[in-house]
Amino acid sequence: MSQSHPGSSEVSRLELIAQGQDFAPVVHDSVYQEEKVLEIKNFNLWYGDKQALFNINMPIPRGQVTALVGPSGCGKSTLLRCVNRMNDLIDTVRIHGDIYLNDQSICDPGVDVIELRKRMGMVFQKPNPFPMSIFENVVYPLRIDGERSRSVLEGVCEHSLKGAAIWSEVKDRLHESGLSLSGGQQQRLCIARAIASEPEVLLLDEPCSALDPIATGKIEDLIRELRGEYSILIVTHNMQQASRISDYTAFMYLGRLVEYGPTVDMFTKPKLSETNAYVTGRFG
Ligand SMILES: Nc1ncnc2c1ncn2[C@@H]1O[C@H](COP(=O)(O)OP(=O)(O)OP(=O)(O)O)[C@@H](O)[C@H]1O
Repeated sequence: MSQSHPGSSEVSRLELIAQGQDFAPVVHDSVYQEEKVLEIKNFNLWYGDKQALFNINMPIPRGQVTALVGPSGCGKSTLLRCVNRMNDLIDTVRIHGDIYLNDQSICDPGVDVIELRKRMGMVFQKPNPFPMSIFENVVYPLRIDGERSRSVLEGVCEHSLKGAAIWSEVKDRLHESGLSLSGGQQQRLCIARAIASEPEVLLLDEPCSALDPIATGKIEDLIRELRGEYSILIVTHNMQQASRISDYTAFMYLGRLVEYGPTVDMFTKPKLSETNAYVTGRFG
């Protein structure tokens, strides 16, 4: 383990986890009162022989922002990637358990993964626009679905760029390369591409980690605006960011869920001292 540890008064449960002992996470009652869009159930994952996720049980509320936080290597990105079956691309991965989208299994071998990924827009740490025009970047998901109507494509392009709060900055240069934009603009372009296929869930894997504070502020404003229309699951290292933009926060440690509750409670009156130590920066 590379992370530093909290003081001895906070260490007990985390030590038990580090020793591989079973641990019952603390999930606040209000999590269960929300309507759920996703449900992660008894979910375990191995990379080869190494177990990276241990019996994760988490409902994810619909139309809200849920932040996954925890020290480096605790499994946040692994869990996020399971939600759109990106881990299928890694040969050594083995899972046990399931994840449900609107009560339907996404792990079932019969699931059409391409269709699933259309329902789960994903945005990565580093903006990854395609080497094509801004317009073509946004309408890419429709193009691969065979959409040819210019008016449909133009309508979706404008709607998605407006939704990603970048329309006014690019509306006169739609045919310039997406790579000509600044890093923050590229990330909003990627969000526009993610919402062009009208997903139900947006998965954001540290979407601001490569951005400066001003670009970060714009993405955070955007996440707040998209809340409600989309259910958002975001991985972040930045505790201030989690407290600013999320409705719910899940604290993970060494592949296990430790505490999960409303963000305001997780940051002001968490039930576990370990959570308090982490969110206040005393370890991690
Ligand atoms: N492709 C892979 N093959 C083998 N092990 C992996 C792979 N990806 C991740 N792991 C391991 O799984 C564990 C969880 O990694 P993961 O990247 O999900 O954590 P994280 O919490 O997102 O970390 P970070 O905050 O540093 O991005 C780590 O021990 C990591 O080394």
